[in-house]
Amino acid sequence: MIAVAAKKRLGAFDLDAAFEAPPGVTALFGKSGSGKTSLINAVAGLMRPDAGRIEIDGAVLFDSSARIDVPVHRRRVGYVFQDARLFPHMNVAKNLAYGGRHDRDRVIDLLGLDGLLDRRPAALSGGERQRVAIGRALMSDPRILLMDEPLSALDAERKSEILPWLERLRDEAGLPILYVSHAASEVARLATTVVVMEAGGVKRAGAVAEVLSDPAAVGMIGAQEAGAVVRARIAGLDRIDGLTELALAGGRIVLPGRLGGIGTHLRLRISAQDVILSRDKPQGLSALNILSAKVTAIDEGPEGVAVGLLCGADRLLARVTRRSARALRLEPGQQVWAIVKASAVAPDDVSGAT
Ligand SMILES: Nc1ncnc2c1ncn2[C@@H]1O[C@H](COP(=O)(O)OP(=O)(O)OP(=O)(O)O)[C@@H](O)[C@H]1O
Repeated sequence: MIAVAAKKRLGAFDLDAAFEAPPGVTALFGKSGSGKTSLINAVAGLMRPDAGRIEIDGAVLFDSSARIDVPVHRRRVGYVFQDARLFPHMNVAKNLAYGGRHDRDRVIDLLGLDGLLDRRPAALSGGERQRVAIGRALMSDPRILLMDEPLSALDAERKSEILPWLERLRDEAGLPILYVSHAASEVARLATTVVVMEAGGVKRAGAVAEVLSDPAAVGMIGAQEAGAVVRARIAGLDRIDGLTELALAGGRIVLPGRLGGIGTHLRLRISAQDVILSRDKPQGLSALNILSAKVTAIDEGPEGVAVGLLCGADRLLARVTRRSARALRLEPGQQVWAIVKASAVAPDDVSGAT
């Protein structure tokens, strides 16, 4: 359990943010300048709040009213920056040892660093460097891992390469991770909890599936980036056409590509702009990817209308134009049909379920 509350005046900028989060990855999400880095710096002890309280798994690191301010080196926080910041003249083994010796073998195994130990940072890819930086942080035996946009300096290919390692870290390392990002796809894939920041404050905080499927959050996340996260199970594979059939709570959808073995559970991001709505059951289309849904909420923004849907127990999000919203006469409680575009899901939007 993490509980963070921090107030700080930084020049003309006012940070006044508070949130609580259960175990797992907590994503601090928001536009540039919203205060994400300032907030994790407060957790790290690199920035001293004017007032506030920071508690990680029962350990109070800062409490202005009780005059507690644990010094940085005693906070036991691991910090991973955008750039790996490894020592260029040391090989990976020495870079790791600089962090500490805690659980060395397990950390090497967890991050797949075994084959890299003799190499210097210059001979590593950007993704490998970040894995070493994470390993170095873990070897200091931190109580929390702080990651400030750890993928933002990587190209798309390196990002795809490192994402499964971050999932493994989330699922196996057993420590809370505070993860700064302004990419909704990363948040959808990795986060357990999302804290949406705007102008120094917390606009919204909650479970990832809840926040990302909320039409009212679309304006904060960005219309292009908005999309719900659902859990799915692989129910069938079409080897000839290279398709995967997924069972969601509210029906079945078929997606291109082989997404895993039958029975595998996945976490899947379905972009709002890839969900089409219809009042009547579509005719002439195959029954695939058509889900019966109930409208739960509608939010009209400058870029169109966001519609929250309940399909079985899954929450989906659709984006329609104002004109379609009028034509569909959308209102909460209404039954509609949600059509998920079969080509919609990018490879990085699929991951192991947690
Ligand atoms: N020491 C400081 N003095 C004055 N202003 C500051 C100071 N530190 C940060 N700020 C301002 O506070 C605001 C929030 O900065 P912060 O780096 O926390 O945002 P962010 O959400 O992490 O942004 P980014 O995604 O660009 O890293 C910015 O407007 C920044 O200029």
